[in-house]
Amino acid sequence: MKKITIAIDGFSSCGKSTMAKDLAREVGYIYIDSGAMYRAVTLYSIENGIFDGDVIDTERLKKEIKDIHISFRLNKETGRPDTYLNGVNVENKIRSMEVSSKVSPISTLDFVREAMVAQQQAMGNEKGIVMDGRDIGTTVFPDAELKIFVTATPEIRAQRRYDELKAKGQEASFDEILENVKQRDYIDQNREVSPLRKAEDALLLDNTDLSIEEQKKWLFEQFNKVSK
Ligand SMILES: Nc1ncnc2c1ncn2[C@@H]1O[C@H](COP(=O)(O)OP(=O)(O)O)[C@@H](O)[C@H]1O
Ligand SMILES: Nc1ccn([C@@H]2O[C@H](COP(=O)(O)OP(=O)(O)O)[C@@H](O)[C@H]2O)c(=O)n1
Repeated sequence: MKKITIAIDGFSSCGKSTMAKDLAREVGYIYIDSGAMYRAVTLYSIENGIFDGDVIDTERLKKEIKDIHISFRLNKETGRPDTYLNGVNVENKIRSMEVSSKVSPISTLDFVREAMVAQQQAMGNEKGIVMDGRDIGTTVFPDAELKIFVTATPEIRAQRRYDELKAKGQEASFDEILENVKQRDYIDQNREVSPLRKAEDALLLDNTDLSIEEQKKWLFEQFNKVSK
């Protein structure tokens, strides 16, 4: 079976990484969560005083972007990759509401995107990769053999994220999450560089009424059609 590249894009919190991780694990592909990379840059910016409230010191971040090293290592307990920022495991920290509320403005910056896209393309140059994000099918891997664009209603997406945070024992407010999901969708769709949009050749999946199992089955079917 030939190795292919799989790009999964779409709106915030709709289940992209859940299905991408499951597929990658079962077919032995590398899985890369590109959103985790933008979240890691955001965490670095918060921890290093690059934010003054909501204002970003872009000149400083531009100078320091070369010092931000992001990598992924398999967590043997969860069987899934954890995100490392300059050698430190930040998997939990990058999922906080503070990072969620600041990540989309960071992701509008052209020099941040340039640095992340270069790393993502290098990770995928041997194919056999599933990457999820916002611009994977349009910018990172425009030649990907399988492109999926996922969507669901904002309320369902916020509920899924809320349930996830609650299950982890984290404080969460449904209204705050819904607001964040809508705000990020707006910024992601309206930024100048690589805005979130469906690639023309991407398959659309609205998973509002699908279970995790159903969407996984659907994705496997698409994979089997293309990778023969
Ligand atoms: N079809 C689904 N039905 C219910 N919950 C789902 C579904 N797909 C994913 N989830 C859950 O929704 C949350 C967000 O999914 P995730 O894969 O992190 O989304 P994304 O990568 O698009 O942000 C997770 O807690 C996940 O377990
Ligand atoms: N390829 C990507 C991936 C994420 N992002 C940005 O990073 C944010 C967080 O991405 P994510 O995939 O972790 O978001 P969730 O949907 O998982 O909450 C998005 O809202 C985008 O602003 C991006 O600009 N390009």
